[in-house]
Amino acid sequence: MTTFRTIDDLEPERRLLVRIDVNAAVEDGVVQDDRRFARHAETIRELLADDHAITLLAHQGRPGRETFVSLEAHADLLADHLDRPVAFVADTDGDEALEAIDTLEPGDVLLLENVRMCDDELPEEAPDVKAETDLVQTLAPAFDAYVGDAYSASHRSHASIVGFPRVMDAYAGRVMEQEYTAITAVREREFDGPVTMILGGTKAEDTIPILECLDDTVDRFCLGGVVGELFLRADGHDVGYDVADTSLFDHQWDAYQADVTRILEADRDRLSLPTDLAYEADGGERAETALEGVSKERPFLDVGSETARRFAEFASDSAAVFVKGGLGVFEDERFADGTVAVLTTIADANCFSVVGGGDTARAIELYDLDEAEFSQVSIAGGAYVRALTGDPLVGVEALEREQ
Ligand SMILES: Nc1ncnc2c1ncn2[C@@H]1O[C@H](COP(=O)(O)OP(=O)(O)OP(=O)(O)O)[C@@H](O)[C@H]1O
Ligand SMILES: O=C(O)[C@H](O)COP(=O)(O)O
Repeated sequence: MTTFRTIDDLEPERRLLVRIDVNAAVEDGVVQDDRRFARHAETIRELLADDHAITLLAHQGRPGRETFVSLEAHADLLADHLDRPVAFVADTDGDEALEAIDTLEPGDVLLLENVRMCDDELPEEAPDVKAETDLVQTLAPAFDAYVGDAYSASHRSHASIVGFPRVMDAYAGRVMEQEYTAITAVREREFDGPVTMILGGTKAEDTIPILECLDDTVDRFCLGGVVGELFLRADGHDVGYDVADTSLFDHQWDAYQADVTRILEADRDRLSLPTDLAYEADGGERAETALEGVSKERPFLDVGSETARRFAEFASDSAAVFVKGGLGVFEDERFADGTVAVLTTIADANCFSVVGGGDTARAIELYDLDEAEFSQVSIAGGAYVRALTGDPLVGVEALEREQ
């Protein structure tokens, strides 16, 4: 199905520039989440088996943010995943970087400094413009080929994503290939039987476009999380307490009330809303109430067990299930029941399944579910939503053009 070349098409022992995405939550300089490292390590291991000399290019954070840090610690974490050394150089396209690249032997791995520290990387410009930057013009001649593996950054028209494929022989890495294939299957509805999408989490700005554009693709949407509560409010229920004064609910209600109401009226038959919700009782334990008992005076932190059972039933009767956003605050074990019940059912069912959204995929890890039981656990956030809503991914297009 893919129209790009993959790493299967590479001759062995090449000098490769490989763009990965190990952008992660960072606290006090420490990387908090290694899922992207684990996934890219699979691509790198395959490349090492063919004796390539590998130079990795990646970003972390954005200038001005606390998470905008050097990739030195990322090199160590990657080395742990690969079980072999990963050299690091605090330079991207200067003499130090070029010398380090020059000395690489087959089987060596080098990580360059955070590519967003280079001024050429970030401004979003057309691929042709990016191809002309010093960054691309300086590094490209040092390699035989470029491997694009950063699917989760492929919605960004940055030099390292769209510039290099313009001037180099370009191939898709395994992460790129797998994410692209699974997410395209959602849009093209490659299934024989009902398709269900479980949407939750906190971001209406992600969810509303998905609901609006997947008309012929999805038969049933099950809505939970803050997003589910927005629909319950539109349906006349007294819900919507702002968790920890975050304005999470009120702000989104003001911004999306009209969209939510319109979608509910137009599409009520395809939408399944929660019929019960869970909250923290006075003693701190989980308690549940049917919709008749809800009130804006308290936060609801999960769907109730009746809702979880119904959503799980839809999932188990489906040929394909897609998940985006948790059904509750699953990081707290008391409010993980809805999310875990649905994910467990999907894992046990014999259906095509994609779990997407950076936070949601963490639930699989937190509750020891077996990732292999899902067709795809996406490590993409923004790119997953863009791809689902049909927006072109410039980083994928850049690889396709090289066919
Ligand atoms: N009722 C709720 N109240 C508050 N937070 C909730 C509720 N239900 C779910 N959440 C939170 O939603 C988060 C996941 O939603 P989010 O919208 O971030 O989804 P995602 O798509 O996985 O993430 P990302 O956009 O970062 O890739 C979880 O951290 C969870 O705690
Ligand atoms: O983490 C991500 O979603 C990607 O790495 C893109 O990062 P960005 O949103 O900072 O461009």
